Amino acid sequence: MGRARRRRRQKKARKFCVCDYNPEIILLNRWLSKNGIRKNEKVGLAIFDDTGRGVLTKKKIKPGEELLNLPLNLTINVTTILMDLPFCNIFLENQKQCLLEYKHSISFQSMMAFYLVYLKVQDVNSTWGVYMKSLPLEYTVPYFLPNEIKCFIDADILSVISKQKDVIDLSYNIFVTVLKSNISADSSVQSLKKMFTKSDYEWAYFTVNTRCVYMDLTKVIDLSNIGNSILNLISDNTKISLCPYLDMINHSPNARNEAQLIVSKDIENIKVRDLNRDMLADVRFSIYTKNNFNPYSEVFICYGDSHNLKLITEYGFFLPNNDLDYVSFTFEDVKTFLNSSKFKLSQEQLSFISSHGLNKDLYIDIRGLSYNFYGFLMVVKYYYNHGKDVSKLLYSAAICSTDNSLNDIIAPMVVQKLVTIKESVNKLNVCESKCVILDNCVELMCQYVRILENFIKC
Ligand SMILES: C[S@@+](CC[C@H](N)C(=O)[O-])C[C@H]1O[C@@H](n2cnc3c(N)ncnc32)[C@H](O)[C@@H]1O
Repeated sequence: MGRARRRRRQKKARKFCVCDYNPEIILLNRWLSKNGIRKNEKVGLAIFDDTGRGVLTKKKIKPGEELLNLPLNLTINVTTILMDLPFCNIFLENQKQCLLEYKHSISFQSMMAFYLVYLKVQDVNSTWGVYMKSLPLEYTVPYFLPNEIKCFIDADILSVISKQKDVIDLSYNIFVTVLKSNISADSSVQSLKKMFTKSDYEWAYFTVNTRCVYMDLTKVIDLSNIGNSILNLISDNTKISLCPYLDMINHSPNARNEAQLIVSKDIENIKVRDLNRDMLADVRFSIYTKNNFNPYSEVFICYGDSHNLKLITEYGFFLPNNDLDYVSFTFEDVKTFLNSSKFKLSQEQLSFISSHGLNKDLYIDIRGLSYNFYGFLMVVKYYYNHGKDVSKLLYSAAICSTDNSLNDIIAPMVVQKLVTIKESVNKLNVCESKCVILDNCVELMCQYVRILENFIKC
């Protein structure tokens, strides 16, 4: 191929539009530089046809290269919240004894979301104003689907939405109550009191959900000695952080990367009450890649091995040909089906199933039955077969599972599920309110159809 043709072909393959010259991104880059970011000079921001906004490299990146290095003070993490005294005073200057009343009642993700809303209502010229402006305005997670569409969405997706809703509602109500009884005179707290809405909180919750990275600061701050701090409110760990620019990098399951905290030796176990920005000025967070990235290609990191149900419901996107996808069946549903078939389960069989944990993780993926589902069906078929020892069979099933006759036991239930999903997909396909969220849900349901059809064929 001639050089000109090759260049033309490369040009055609470039499905992105550089956005480093957008006024908002210019401001962001300026702000990041001023605050000490060290960014691989080959990278910039771009909008990609398939993945949306992301990071582009203009030159080859090799394994071992650092992508980004941020001062800790340029990330939003547990220390940022603890050092923001007006924010902490929302809970501490209060008619209620918040630390007692809501002890261990709030997840750190919810607290981060509340903090984001507090930052959002502040002036654009405030410390985090430029960063706040760089965040997406909305998220494509099914949580935001209108109710009239939800009735045709797969039960597994609905179950995740329902759990998200419970967490969001519960924490939102606590924050509303706390704000009502707050007595702080601080102007940013006053603004938050006036402007705290459910929709802003939902936006913030999913900002944290879709953009946070894992950051373990337990060696830097002494979290065992939390005194009267708002850490008393937290029900889980505080190991997540929002990292400007790093949170612009999209996910690929094939990406390999590592992050590390770079701490000088004399910074260790700082007491919560002693925390200050100067002390943390030398702590940095660095991320490097273990991949090769070609010139003018998108740079990815891996958010963790994830099936599409998680990617769609937590991050709002779908990956085609994802081998990690599976269709799950509840123990109750399988039991009800078997009881209506010739394979009724005895009390003895049920006890055996439960005591061996075979009532959990019942699913079918592109390879067939999950180990537990296979073992469960062995109990169904061979428990009363005197020639076979079910415990031994289970042990051998862990090594090799080739008994295809087990599939036949549940085939009618699988066919029924397949029909139900297909009917829902047909209804969703004629829906007028088309959007990315709906497309992702339909993609996942079609993936479920492929998995179940493959199972029935085998
Ligand atoms: C950490 S942010 C990455 C930057 C983001 N694209 C932005 O514009 O700010 C994570 C979000 O990016 C999007 N995303 C990440 N990886 C993706 C992929 N492989 N395909 C499509 N969207 C992706 C999803 O919306 C996800 O919630």
